[in-house]
Amino acid sequence: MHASSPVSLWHGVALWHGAGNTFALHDGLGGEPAPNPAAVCTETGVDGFVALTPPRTPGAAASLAFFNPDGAPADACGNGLRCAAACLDPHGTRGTITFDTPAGLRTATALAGRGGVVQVRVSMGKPRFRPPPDDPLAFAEFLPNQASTGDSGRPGLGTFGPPIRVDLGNPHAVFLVDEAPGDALVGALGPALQSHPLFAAGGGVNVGFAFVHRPDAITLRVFERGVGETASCGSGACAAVAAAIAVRRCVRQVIVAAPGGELTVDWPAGGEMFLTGPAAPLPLG
Ligand SMILES: N[C@@H](CCC[C@H](N)C(=O)O)C(=O)O
Repeated sequence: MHASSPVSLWHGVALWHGAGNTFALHDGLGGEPAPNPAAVCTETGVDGFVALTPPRTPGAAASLAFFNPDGAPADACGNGLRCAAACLDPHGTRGTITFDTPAGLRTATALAGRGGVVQVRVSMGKPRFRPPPDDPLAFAEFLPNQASTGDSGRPGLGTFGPPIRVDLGNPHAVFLVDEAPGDALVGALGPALQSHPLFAAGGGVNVGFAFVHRPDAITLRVFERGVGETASCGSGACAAVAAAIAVRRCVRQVIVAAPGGELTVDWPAGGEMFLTGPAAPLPLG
């Protein structure tokens, strides 16, 4: 890596995590060819692959490409973006740097934190809200009894409405649920919806389960496209907050607690969303 950080190197890639969301980062800033993303993810067991290449935009630090463990590209990845920034600025001395990403230019600011863990704040673009799936009959098979009772009709799954579809460069479907999301809910709806034909045109969808327990606090679990459930998902955290703000359940700055740790999302009115949280090298072995 061009960074002078204590990164964990595995066959030329550095292994990082952002709030428990794990990545292999390949430094191709000098033109080095990237290894096969799916093979690296399989070997290392990480949640995604981030390729750094020379920037297209003058003044930018790098171009980033994001890949899921199945090898499919993703246009956005909040935690991968944060890890790439921490890798290039491990001591938080560069101020705000800019990245080319498939979803557009993104800024990142690393700040040295306690215990050598860097906190990174990145811009995530403006969320775009999508209409509900245009085939409610097909979709309803995942929400039995919704129309009549408002209840999932399945023991242990709780009560929730149809998902709110939010695009952060990558697609998300967010269920606002009435209790902390449990294994039964995530295990039942996550895989089914993620690969549902209604989302096939977009290459699948990331499925979030968000419990708003205070206007400034959400508990979130995400079943990611191309991965399965991850300990954290940065774009998923932004999607959950955007959805909760849209239905007036949250204020404009929210702490999102995922199994892997906490992220802060803020969305100034009319502007881009921002994602802040820790990024650190993964211990080897
Ligand atoms: N974990 C990432 C999202 C990675 C991409 C996602 N699986 C997709 O296919 O869109 C994040 O932190 O945003």
